[in-house]
Amino acid sequence: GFLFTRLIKILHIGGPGSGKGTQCSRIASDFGFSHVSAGDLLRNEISAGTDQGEWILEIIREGRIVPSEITVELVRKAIESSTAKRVLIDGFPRCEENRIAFEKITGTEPDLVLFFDCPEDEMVKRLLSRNQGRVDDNIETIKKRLKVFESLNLPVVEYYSSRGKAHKQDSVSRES
Ligand SMILES: Nc1ncnc2c1ncn2[C@@H]1O[C@H](COP(=O)(O)OP(=O)(O)O)[C@@H](O)[C@H]1O
Ligand SMILES: O=c1ccn([C@@H]2O[C@H](COP(=O)(O)OP(=O)(O)O)[C@@H](O)[C@H]2O)c(=O)[nH]1
Repeated sequence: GFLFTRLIKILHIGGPGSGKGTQCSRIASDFGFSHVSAGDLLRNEISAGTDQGEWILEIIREGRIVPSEITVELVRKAIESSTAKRVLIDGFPRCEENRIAFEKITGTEPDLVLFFDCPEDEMVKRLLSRNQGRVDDNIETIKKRLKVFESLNLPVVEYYSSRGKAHKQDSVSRES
């Protein structure tokens, strides 16, 4: 509780390939935020080769959302082990259930939510040319991720909009 109330927390939400990771890295280095990417934390688990990692790999391969118990813990630990007073959380929460679980464990709401708005065809184009060897950057999985984003992640943005916390940004033409 106490640690999280003291921190400035910004969430960065956007569709797959909208450019969250790219912008978050820049914001983090320009403004001294620690950058916590939920997807990177999950991929670290996969690289560690544990049973849990194998299970996470299957979920990511199918474009589904990893259960809150796992991501909330990974995100919480990453925040607790960082020394920065400001944290930028990239690609989380992914659904209302994630959001509720995270707010419950931290006892706080984010200070600000950035929503990266990007047309679907642009996201698909970017994902197909990302070239990071990701198991989920193929057209079948991309279609599933886009559906999951629309049905489960957008409601989180709507929730924060209704609380006056979400700020929409155009994520096209920001490459500079
Ligand atoms: N503004 C932009 N214009 C064109 N390409 C971009 C832009 N931002 C990011 N990209 C590229 O698109 C791909 C997806 O970006 P990334 O930051 O990994 O997205 P996300 O974290 O939202 O999945 C990457 O290959 C990245 O280099
Ligand atoms: O909080 C999270 C973040 C990511 N993921 C999984 O990790 C994948 C990749 O997410 P990431 O944010 O790394 O990339 P993006 O989909 O935005 O390109 C998602 O499709 C999900 O399967 C998840 O389950 N929960």
